[in-house]
Amino acid sequence: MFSFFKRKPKEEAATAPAQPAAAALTAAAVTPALLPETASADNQPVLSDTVPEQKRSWISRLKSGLAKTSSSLTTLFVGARIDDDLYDELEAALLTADAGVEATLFLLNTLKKKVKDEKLTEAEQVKTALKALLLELLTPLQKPLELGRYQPLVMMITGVNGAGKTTTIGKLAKHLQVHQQSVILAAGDTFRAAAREQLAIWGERNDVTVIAQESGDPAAVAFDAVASARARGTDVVMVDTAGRLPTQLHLMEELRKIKRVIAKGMDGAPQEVLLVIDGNTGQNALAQVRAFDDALQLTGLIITKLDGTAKGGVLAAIAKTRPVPVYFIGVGEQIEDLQPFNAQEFVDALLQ
Ligand SMILES: Nc1nc2c(ncn2[C@@H]2O[C@H](COP(=O)(O)OP(=O)(O)OP(=O)(O)O)[C@@H](O)[C@H]2O)c(=O)[nH]1
Repeated sequence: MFSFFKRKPKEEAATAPAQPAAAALTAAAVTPALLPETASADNQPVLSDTVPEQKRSWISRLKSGLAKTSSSLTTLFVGARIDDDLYDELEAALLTADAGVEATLFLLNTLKKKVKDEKLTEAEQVKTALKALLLELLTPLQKPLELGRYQPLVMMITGVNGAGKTTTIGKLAKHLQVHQQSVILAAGDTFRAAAREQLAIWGERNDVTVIAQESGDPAAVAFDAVASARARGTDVVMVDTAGRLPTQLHLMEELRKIKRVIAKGMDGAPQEVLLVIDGNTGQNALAQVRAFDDALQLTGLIITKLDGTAKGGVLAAIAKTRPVPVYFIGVGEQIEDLQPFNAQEFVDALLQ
């Protein structure tokens, strides 16, 4: 079971501001697939007939995104004998899939022990055992983003250039609208005037307020957005930030400043500090997680572009070395291509 967003208790939700008309825009297209399969205490029942079809389509996109890794992992078990050659090939396949040395060795050693302890004799059994191990490794990364805990919930979105921050913010804003959440965006990418304008146009089209300034101080933009959200009773503030490399220390310091200034506008905010990672960056993704987490104490990750040449193993590397929850994964440019991370679905796609 997974939950896109956990909802507020009903009484609180009733006091939330009215939602812009555009919220209906994509509801039919995305809502059912994103909601929990069974409702928890404070969730509303959400299943509809369209769920299985939409879910299937998401799973097939995820599978085709991870097809390369999946085929290299799966084929090595076909008709194989359980010997050193099999383990060597598996080691190479995991490393090629970006799982990194630490997670690869962990998986191999644990697998060998399991094969011995459980006296497995068939390659297919070893594959099943590997699948179970991967699931165990990745499950701690699965965590839904909860809404309604704060008013507003302030999310700061960070990442290197081109990781997919702005696109992801757009997709998330639409999902939030569908879930009756009002949204304000802070155009904190003040380096590129074009980025600010792009977000402003996007906001206008989608009935999302965008706070932007020409002054060029992203911290001030973020502060204004939080103040505005508090005054209007807006549910969620998303603060976009300019892309930067972890090695650009002054720019990393700027992120820390944005975070501090947001906290001046609201105690405890930002409650979510997210890093957007391009799934194609391989082991460099791990370095990004480490650096941004050290600087900002990340609360979550969003991994995009798992539809390209991405290999997917980087999630295992993250799980083993810096297990920051993965809230969402993206497999394309459409809104419904961004979905909550579900370890079981992911492992099923990785080892078919
Ligand atoms: N294939 C694919 N493309 C994606 C995905 N997510 C984002 N993109 C594309 O990646 C490109 C960069 O996305 P942006 O949202 O502009 O990235 P950014 O992190 O805001 O970039 P900067 O503003 O330069 O820091 C765009 O062309 C997006 O359409 C995805 O999941 N799959």
